[in-house]
Order: sequence, then C-alpha cells, then structure tokens
Amino acid sequence: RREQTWPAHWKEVFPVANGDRQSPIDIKTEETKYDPSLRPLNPNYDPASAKIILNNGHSTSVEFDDTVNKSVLTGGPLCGTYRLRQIHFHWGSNDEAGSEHAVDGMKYAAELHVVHWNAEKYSSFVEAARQSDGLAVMAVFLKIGECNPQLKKITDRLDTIRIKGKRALFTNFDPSCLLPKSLDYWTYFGSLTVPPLLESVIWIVLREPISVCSEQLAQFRSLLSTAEDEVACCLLRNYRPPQPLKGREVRRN
Ligand SMILES: CCCSc1c(F)c(F)c(S(=O)(=O)NC)c(F)c1F
Ligand SMILES: [Zn+2]
Repeated sequence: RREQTWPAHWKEVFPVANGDRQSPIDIKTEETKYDPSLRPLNPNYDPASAKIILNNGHSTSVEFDDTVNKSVLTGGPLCGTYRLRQIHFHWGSNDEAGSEHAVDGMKYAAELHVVHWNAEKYSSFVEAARQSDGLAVMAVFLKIGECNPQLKKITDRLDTIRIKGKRALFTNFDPSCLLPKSLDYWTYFGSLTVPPLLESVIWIVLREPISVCSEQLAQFRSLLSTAEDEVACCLLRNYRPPQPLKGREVRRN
C-alpha cells in the first residue's frame, strides 16, 4: 500500500525530510562521546494524568493531560521542565525489525516513544514543536523475549480501538512502569519521525531495552490503519528507516 513506500517520497512533500537533524539514526556506539555534564534522567509522572488510549491510524498512543505540570521530565540533557504529552509505539511487520533507532546497525522489534514538550519556554505543544529545543522524546527499545506484564495493560486494550480514529478511556497509568531498570542513555538533536518531521526533538535513547513477546507485537499489528468506511488494512509497520547523521554528535552519560 501507499504508506508502505511512504517514507521514500516524504522528501517531495516535506523538504525538511532532507534536513541536517533528521531522525531516527543508527547509533554507532564506538563514536558516541561521554559527557560528564549530562545529569541523571528524572521522570516524575502522576498516573492520574493518563486520559485516553487512541488509534490515530499511524500508531497507538496514550494521551496525557498536559494542561499543568503534573507529569514531567527533568534532568538528563534537558534545561528546564518538559511536560508529558503522550506515549506511542513503532513496530515492524516481523519481529526482526520495528525499532526506528538502530544500535551498530542492529534493530530491535519495536520502540516506545515518550513525548514531552518544553512548557517552561513555550505555551503549547504545537508552538514547542516548531522550536529547536521544544520537544524531548525518550525512546525505549522493545526486545523480543518474555511477555511484558506492564505492556499488557496497553496491548489488552487494543481490541477496543482497532479502527483508525477509535479512542477509549485509559487512566491510572504511570508510563514509568515501561522503563528499564537503568536510565542510562544516548542523546542527540533530531526530529519527529513522522510528517511534518519537524527538527525540534532532543532525543534521549535509553541503552537498556525492555522485553516484549511475539504475541504482544501481533496485537499491535492487528490494529487497522483504515477507518470504519474503508477496506480494512492492518497497521503492519510504522517505523522510519535511519537517516544521515550529517556530522551530529551522539553523547552518552
Ligand atoms: C500531539 C500530536 C503529535 S505527538 C507525536 C507523535 F504522535 C508522534 F508519532 C511523534 S513521532 O515523530 O512518531 N515519534 C518521535 C512525535 F514526535 C510526536 F511529538
Ligand atoms: Zn514516535
């Protein structure tokens, strides 16, 4: 289908797709640079901020109340307080690929993105998304293995939002439960990985993966990218391939 080859012609529609700080990237671990000024990550989320789970046709997301500083990320490479907006996932049509970032050429089965915006400097997500320091996305790799009981809270709800545009109440959820034991990370300046591919993301890629089993990935792939009135098409993959580094530095804590 069209969107299977989509990333190829994003460049015509969104010229920034050819920009100097596009994401994702393949992280060459030998070329990352230790930076002693990087601080520990400090996620502080209130489970009451979780509001709904959604199928937007490109992924499934959990949306959070970002009208106040209730769930925030500070520390790491960040200056100031970034407010939690939503989490979503990227996966592939088989367990061998699906993550957006790669590590020394190796792709994981899927990738979780925890999206925050700089509420200290900007007045809305949309405004922040247009600024070079507007967004902070924490990426967590999902490695094929044991079924993940925390992820089950999300995968068990997917059958109620199979059709594009469907949403359901989803509260009392703290996304910290999806983070690995270690919060060690790589960080670099990049972009959204879906159109409009805005170059406004401070990427924080956790080095330790969490687990996911094939059955849980199959539940993601059973989501539909089509709406009620369209011929059903499964959302089999939604990852963008790695983009040129263009001289950017990847730092590690
Ligand atoms: C509130 C509407 C958009 S929030 C969002 C998103 F939905 C998304 F998919 C990505 S991504 O490019 O796919 N992954 C980093 C983002 F960066 C985002 F900020
Ligand atoms: Zn994403």
